[in-house]
Amino acid sequence: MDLGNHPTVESHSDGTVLTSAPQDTPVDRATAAARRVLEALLLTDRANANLERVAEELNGIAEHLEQHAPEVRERMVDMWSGEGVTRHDPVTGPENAIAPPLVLAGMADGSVRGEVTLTIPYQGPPGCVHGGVSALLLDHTLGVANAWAGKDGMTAQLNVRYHRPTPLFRPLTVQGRQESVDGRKIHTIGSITADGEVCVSVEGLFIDKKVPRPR
Ligand SMILES: CCCCC/C=C\C/C=C\C/C=C\C/C=C\CCCC(=O)SCCNC(=O)CCNC(=O)[C@H](O)C(C)(C)COP(=O)(O)OP(=O)(O)OC[C@H]1O[C@@H](n2cnc3c(N)ncnc32)[C@H](O)[C@@H]1OP(=O)(O)O
Repeated sequence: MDLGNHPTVESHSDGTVLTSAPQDTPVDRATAAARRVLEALLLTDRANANLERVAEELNGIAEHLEQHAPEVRERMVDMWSGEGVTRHDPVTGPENAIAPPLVLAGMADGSVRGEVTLTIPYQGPPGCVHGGVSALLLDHTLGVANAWAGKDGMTAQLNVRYHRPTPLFRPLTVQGRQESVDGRKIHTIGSITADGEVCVSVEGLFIDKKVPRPR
């Protein structure tokens, strides 16, 4: 991927936040409200909430947003215009309502790390995080760990081991670290822990390949 001038452990040896935390801007506030709606729709009483009215109002909001949407191609250029930090991705993106969002920091030891608490929209087994959601978070975290290490690529393989159920409603620590580089092959590992216990661990193989940014 073309990440622009993304910070690396070499350029920021004391560590730095790598992803964009939600800010007090209209778009971030609107996205946070959309996240709240996603959760409330899952939690609300099906019999007593006025879901007809909710559907009508939400469709009205979607129409307003669509009326103000430029060509997708133009938006894509805009989305990718920053210097290595995305605001739209489904893991860390403060502008993406399906992102928890996870905030990742690059650490001085070369790893990246973030804390997140997942709730009902991310449920798999009762009370537990969906395994695919864990894989999503870790795939992205490993990608960011590669960028932090200074050599990144596309995921070619992601081997996921689920050690124990990952709890909802509890702070989770998500970590990644580049282990080695062998030509174009990049080996990266990561984990999700809860209360100090590993719930999920991954080993990823990434291949150094540049996908150009939309222009
Ligand atoms: C959501 C994006 C956000 C971006 C954020 C940007 C900035 C934010 C800041 C930091 C974030 C940093 C990173 C972004 C974070 C996350 C990114 C998410 C990651 C993804 O979501 S990414 C999408 C899923 N991913 C794909 O969509 C890949 C589809 N696929 C391909 O595009 C090709 O398949 C490719 C490129 C994998 C290889 O193709 P290729 O033609 O370049 O390579 P080639 O075949 O020449 O192989 C060269 C050598 O690798 C070996 N090799 C190849 N593939 C292998 C495999 N699978 N298993 C074992 N070995 C393999 C060969 O055996 C050979 O080995 P040898 O040299 O020894 O013979």
